[in-house]
Amino acid sequence: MKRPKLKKASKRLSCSKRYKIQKKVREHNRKLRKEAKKKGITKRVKKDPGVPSTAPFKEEVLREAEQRKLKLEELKQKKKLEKQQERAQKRKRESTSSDSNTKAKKAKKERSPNHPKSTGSEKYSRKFLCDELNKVISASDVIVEVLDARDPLGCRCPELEEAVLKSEGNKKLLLVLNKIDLVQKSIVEKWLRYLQREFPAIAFKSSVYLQDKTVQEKKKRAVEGAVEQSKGVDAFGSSCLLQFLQDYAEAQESENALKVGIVGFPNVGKSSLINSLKGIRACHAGVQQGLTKCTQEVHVAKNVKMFDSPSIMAAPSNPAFTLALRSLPTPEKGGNALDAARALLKLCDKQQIMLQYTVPDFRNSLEFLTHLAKKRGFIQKGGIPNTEQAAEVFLSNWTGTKLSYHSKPPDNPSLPSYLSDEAVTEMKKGWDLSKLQQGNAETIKSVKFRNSSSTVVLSSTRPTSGLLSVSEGLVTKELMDEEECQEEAFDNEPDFVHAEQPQQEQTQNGKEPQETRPSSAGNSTKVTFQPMPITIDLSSAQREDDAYDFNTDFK
Ligand SMILES: Nc1nc2c(ncn2[C@@H]2O[C@H](COP(=O)(O)OP(=O)(O)OP(=O)(O)O)[C@@H](O)[C@H]2O)c(=O)[nH]1
Repeated sequence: MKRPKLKKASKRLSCSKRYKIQKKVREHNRKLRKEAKKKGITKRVKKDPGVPSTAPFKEEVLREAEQRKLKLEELKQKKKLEKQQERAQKRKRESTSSDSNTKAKKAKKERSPNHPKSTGSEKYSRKFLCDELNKVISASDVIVEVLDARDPLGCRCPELEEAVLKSEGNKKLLLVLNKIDLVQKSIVEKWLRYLQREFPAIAFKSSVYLQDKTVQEKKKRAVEGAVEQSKGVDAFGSSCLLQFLQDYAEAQESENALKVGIVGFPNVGKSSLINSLKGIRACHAGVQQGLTKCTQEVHVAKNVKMFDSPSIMAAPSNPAFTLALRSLPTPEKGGNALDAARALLKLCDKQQIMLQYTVPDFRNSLEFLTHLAKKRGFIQKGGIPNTEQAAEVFLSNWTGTKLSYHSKPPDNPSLPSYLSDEAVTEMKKGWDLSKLQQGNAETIKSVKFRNSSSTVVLSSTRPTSGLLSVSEGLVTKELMDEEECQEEAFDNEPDFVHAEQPQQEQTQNGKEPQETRPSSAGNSTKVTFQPMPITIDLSSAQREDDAYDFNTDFK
């Protein structure tokens, strides 16, 4: 019978092989010892024999040795600390010298005439922005007022329109209904009809993925056809608007190019509109409000050049919800996100907000923001929901590009006080309006609109009064007044109201709105935004800790 194989190989060796290995090991050890001897390293560290027990002063000797050891240890620690301090000082010295270097460089840069902040904080002051806007209005032949299709009436500025109508040189005013992709088709059509009673109005959807020239050229070289994509296939209404302007320019028979000023409130898409017409990212566009600080000239066609202007500044006298949507972010307004969110929530239907943000039922804005903060993971230290951050995100959704909301045009439209029938006919003269209608119809046909289920209805809007010419002192005073007004208003208003019970009446363009505020102050519920007090009962935990007996329990 065949024997089964052993699993492990035997370690048995022939004697000759074993001796050979032993010899090799010995030789190797000898070699190592020799080398160590050469280097002066003695192999064995003499073992401390200790104090013999028979020694008469054994205890004293041991104590002395212990003290010596401690002293050495202290000395070592001291040296270590000194070294650490020295290193920290050195680092500090280095950082201060580099700081002063960068400061000097910065100061030098700021002193240079080409630097944009050369005149310090004055450069982008409110007055400067107003002056820039006025320059654009006076330099342009045609003023294009860009309106956010989600709230066109709220994006109209009566002061600007009046200034254009009163200005010399037969200036024309056009209305561009931008961001039409964020609302429903029927709403766009209604608004176009409403706006066209006063001025020529164009439906538009800007391209939001345009790249600058260098990126485009790189892509062009890399991938065939990439330019077509980046050139903004998702811009609609651009050919209609450009043709409309070119036709007007040709009709003027002027040697100079037609100058078109693009104006509007923050984030309505002024820069994006120019970029869409130009086909590249010529102007700085982004979600941040007030990105455009200076006027920028862009040639969009041979006979048409456009001016991208800084945003119109909303007057502080506007109601809180208007300021929440249309005012530029300023450091003094940074902390008002909660108030702004509250003002906006008052104009919306609670159910729609719950659906849009997928949050449970809430009683007031603070509760909503708490839900939102929890949902988005905006949690502060100690597990407190960061409602301020939630409010900022909520606001940026409304001014940005994602949230779909809409307002409805007034039921009984009438011309604003500054606009007469003659002015309307004058404004429509010289334009090929039938071509415009055709272009608008084509744009509406090709844009992918939002459906009614995914949108929020803004119950009430009104034109936003803007600042066209101000002195700095006046603005500061107005700002202070506005802050006081807002504080008073918030103190007297209930926190959250259903859209079914609108707070403000629908107003007609240009007319002063009659806000129906809650009459009785007694009904008002004052909400103070404070972190929720969380009481952690430590006493029981402490009691448990105290009850734990280490000697008996830990075994
Ligand atoms: N969905 C969508 N988003 C748009 C449209 N037009 C512009 N946007 C977005 O809106 C945001 C604001 O656009 P901008 O062109 O910077 O607006 P602006 O009016 O120049 O802004 P300011 O710099 O404040 O003057 C950007 O994030 C754009 O991508 C549009 O038609 N549809």
